[in-house]
Amino acid sequence: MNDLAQTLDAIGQRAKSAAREMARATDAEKSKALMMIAQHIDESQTALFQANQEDLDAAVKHELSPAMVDRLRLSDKTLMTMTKGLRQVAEMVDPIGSLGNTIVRPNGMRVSQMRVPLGVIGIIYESRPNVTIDAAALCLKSGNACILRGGSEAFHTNMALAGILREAMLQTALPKDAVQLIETTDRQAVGHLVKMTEYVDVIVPRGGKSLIRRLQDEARVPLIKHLDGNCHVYVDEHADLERALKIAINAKTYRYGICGAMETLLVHRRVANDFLPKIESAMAEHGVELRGCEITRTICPAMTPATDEDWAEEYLAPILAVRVVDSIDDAMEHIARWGSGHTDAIVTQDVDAARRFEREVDSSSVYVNLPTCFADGFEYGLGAEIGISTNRLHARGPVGLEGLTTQKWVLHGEGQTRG
Ligand SMILES: NC(=O)C1=CN([C@@H]2O[C@H](COP(=O)(O)OP(=O)(O)OC[C@H]3O[C@@H](n4cnc5c(N)ncnc54)[C@H](OP(=O)(O)O)[C@@H]3O)[C@@H](O)[C@H]2O)C=CC1
Ligand SMILES: N[C@@H](CCC(=O)OP(=O)(O)O)C(=O)O
Repeated sequence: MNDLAQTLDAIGQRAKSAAREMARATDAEKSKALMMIAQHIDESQTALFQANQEDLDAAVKHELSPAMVDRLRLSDKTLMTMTKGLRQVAEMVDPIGSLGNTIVRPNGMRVSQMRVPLGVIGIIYESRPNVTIDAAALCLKSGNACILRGGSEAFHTNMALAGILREAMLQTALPKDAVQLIETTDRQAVGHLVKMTEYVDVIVPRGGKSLIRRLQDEARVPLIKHLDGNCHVYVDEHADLERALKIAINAKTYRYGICGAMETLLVHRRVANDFLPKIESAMAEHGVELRGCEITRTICPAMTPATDEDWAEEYLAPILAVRVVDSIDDAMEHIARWGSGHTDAIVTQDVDAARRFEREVDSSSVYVNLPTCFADGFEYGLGAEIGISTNRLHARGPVGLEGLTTQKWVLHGEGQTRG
């Protein structure tokens, strides 16, 4: 076994033993720890900004795109959101140990289900430092231990955050190894982590195509995939077009780099003449490049022609594909063919069209008259999020505390025997 594998194994062993302690930690202990972490972040702002600056300088050198720099950057606002998230999660109801779905069987036996932690969760995520804190907060509150592997562009910021987490954890009743960061950018560590079935119960991969390919080949630990968001907004023939314009602009321009950003706009043919010139000039004001289908280009000839590659692309950039469709069926067909099952929206005033879209579009979140950029656990009231699960099993859509738990059966009796 090489040095890296040994280091990973040691992290796994420590996490496994921390997970057992975490499962019996009280709500008060867990909440206090989150408050302590928030306090340490508040007190370490200067050091955090310095570490982040190192990452930002490297990002400039490596010509990272503006959207990627945007998600890497720590600002007063992102730090405030992190600590607010920690305090909110601390105040949330602890799901662990609650008994539910109780029934009493004819023999008097009481059958219930108890919420329990998943155990050790490995999280592989992009270069977005707030994930380090959001993931730690949710894992701790839900009684889990976690092993974090952040994106390499955020290495210095994550190391600084890991130091803060360590310091804060030492002042709590929780095991310090309940949160551990993999302190290397070597991608071999990811390969090893996803095979550590002895120590890791589940892997949450947040990322794009390169990560997916590797996991498909190598992962042995079960995955809750948090993958790419090729999100659509469909402007129906019965849409309120002013509202549609507002929704489309927000879905595309709120933040170009997030997985909930709209990548393709679908427009019903009956409203295309009216709507497309409006969207063209609004997007031009935001500097968004539009790539249109043939019909779109008969109405807006200045647009770049779109190809199949555009329907498949998650730009994460100020580029938008636009396609005119003949019906809601065509829109849903397009989404089924090219979408990634993340988040898709319809804009319509027609209740029947809305119902059909809700029922028939098979994505982790389906919106009616809302922009796709709402794909976020905080916005859904979960306090924070591990990410947006694109998995069908266990947890789907924004994952908060409950998504990090499972249930076991608990039975109570008075000595009944099976006859
Ligand atoms: N559904 C969701 O909740 C989320 C989805 N995403 C998706 O992530 C993508 C954008 O993020 P991006 O930074 O490009 O994602 P990447 O997939 O490039 O990176 C994400 C993480 O995976 C690691 N990784 C990537 N490829 C490999 C590999 N071959 N072997 C080992 N580790 C690997 C990266 O490490 P390294 O730093 O070394 O590259 C990083 O830690 C988009 O598709 C976006 O939609 C992002 C966030 C949340
Ligand atoms: N759900 C979060 C962002 C999750 C996400 O997409 O992350 P990223 O791909 O790093 O921008 C939000 O909307 O702020």
